[in-house]
Amino acid sequence: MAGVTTLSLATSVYIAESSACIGTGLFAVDDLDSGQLICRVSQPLVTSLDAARLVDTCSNCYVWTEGGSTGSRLYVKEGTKVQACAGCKRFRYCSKACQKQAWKRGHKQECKIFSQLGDKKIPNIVLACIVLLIRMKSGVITEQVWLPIMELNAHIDDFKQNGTYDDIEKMALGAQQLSFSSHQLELHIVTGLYARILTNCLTLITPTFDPLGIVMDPLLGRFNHSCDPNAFMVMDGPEVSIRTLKPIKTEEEIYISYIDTTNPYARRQKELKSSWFFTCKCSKCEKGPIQSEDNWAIRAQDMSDEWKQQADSIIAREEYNPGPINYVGNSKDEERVAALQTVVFWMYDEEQKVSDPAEAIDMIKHGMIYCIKTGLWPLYRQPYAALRDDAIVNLLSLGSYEIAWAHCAKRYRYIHPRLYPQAFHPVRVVQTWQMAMLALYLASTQAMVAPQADMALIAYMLIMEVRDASKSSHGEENAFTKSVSAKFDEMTVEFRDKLGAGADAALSDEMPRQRRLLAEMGDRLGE
Ligand SMILES: C[S@@+](CC[C@H](N)C(=O)[O-])C[C@H]1O[C@@H](n2cnc3c(N)ncnc32)[C@H](O)[C@@H]1O
Repeated sequence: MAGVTTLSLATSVYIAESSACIGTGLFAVDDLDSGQLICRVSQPLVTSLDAARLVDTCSNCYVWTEGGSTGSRLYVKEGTKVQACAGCKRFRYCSKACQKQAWKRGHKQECKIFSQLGDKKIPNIVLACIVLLIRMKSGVITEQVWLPIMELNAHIDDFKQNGTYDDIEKMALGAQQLSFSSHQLELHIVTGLYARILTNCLTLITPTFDPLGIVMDPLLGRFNHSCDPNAFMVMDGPEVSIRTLKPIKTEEEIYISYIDTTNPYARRQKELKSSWFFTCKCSKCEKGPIQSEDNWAIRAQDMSDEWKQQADSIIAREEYNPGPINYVGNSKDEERVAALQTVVFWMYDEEQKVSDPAEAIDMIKHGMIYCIKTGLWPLYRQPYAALRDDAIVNLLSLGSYEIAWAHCAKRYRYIHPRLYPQAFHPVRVVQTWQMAMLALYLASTQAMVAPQADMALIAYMLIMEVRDASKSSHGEENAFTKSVSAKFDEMTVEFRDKLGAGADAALSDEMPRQRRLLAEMGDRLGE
């Protein structure tokens, strides 16, 4: 599919009323196996970068020139830089070719208007709204494209009910004024457009899931949500691919997930209700809070007296309000567990706002200590697992590679199989890749990570695993898959050069032992 998407271009899916969800959904035209491509949108209708990414990301191919941990973004060419458009100075491009493409696609109509806005900070949804309004006004977007956008649910009554409609109208007014479109479109239409972008857009991500901005497209905005999805999205620049997580039958509805489905039931429900205005009745939610995400390591009544007292002192605080999001049960002990959970999720939210890695690590440690000392949290229960993910990122920023490695090994052994059972689950694949890159780095430093551990071979085994899984998670054509394969081939050559003729047999002989050592490293941190 090239150029602007119109719904008629997608031949592997069709739109129909959803029996399980509000409005319409997308359904499979054919039987599909797991790990297969369902459909691909090569150029979504509009993509808008976060303000922080406008300065270091190409506004055409979305290559992010900064960020990401060392070596984990091999798919970005070394030395890639972006340069601002000489006209508007707002959008940047990594090459003349990218600038030309963006110009042809619509920047030609937008550049002058954006140049008048100077360096005014514009939120990404307002920016997307402005771009759509200018393109509509100048005829770049035809009726044929405009109508499917306006068919999407705007949830105006829901916004009125939750008290945010006035804010939405204000943002829409801003977009209307900044795009000089008040003569063409009345405010209520622009407000409807803004509301539609807000509830139907997706996060623009790199192939390794770094968030860059938003994507709005009438086809992509049709996928409904399930906490037990049968599909997922991966991106590669502006290209969005929808792939199967499970086999899908002809005429079956395709579901992606809008949220982190590893969270407990009450949290998922609250998030979906407040951002998308529905009560999820997916196959998982239908069963209630009895799934693996809701497990505690011990029963509430078996918590130690010390922690029961600690929970009572939290409950006694004037500002304490666990809300339905932390509901655990009605007994006194379950209320105590809810209080502790409230605190740990609060710590998690707070550490995420901190930009200094050392400060973040302190807060993460505090949160993890709660999870460990209460004895309540299994390794995979949130936000314990998410705190560990953030610990790894921050430890890497601080250069604490060996501790980061120990956390990676634990996550790999105990958390991945539980939270992401499919070996090709995209989150599992990307995290394993980052772990492989860390192993490679540790191999280069000759660090003694564990007696007899051969970090180069461990890295090679992990890369092999990612190479196989990424064909299903990202697809053979994705830049990530290609760079993983290239890295694997490069290492194969290096091993053969080093070990000579019997290299392949020697590596195969040694791998089971290194696999055992890797598993043991998952136990070295205690909890
Ligand atoms: C991105 S849109 C999906 C397309 C939408 N069904 C439509 O007809 O335009 C998101 C909206 O779809 C509905 N929706 C998505 N998943 C749902 C689900 N699991 N149950 C009920 N409604 C759902 C909600 O109204 C939500 O705000």
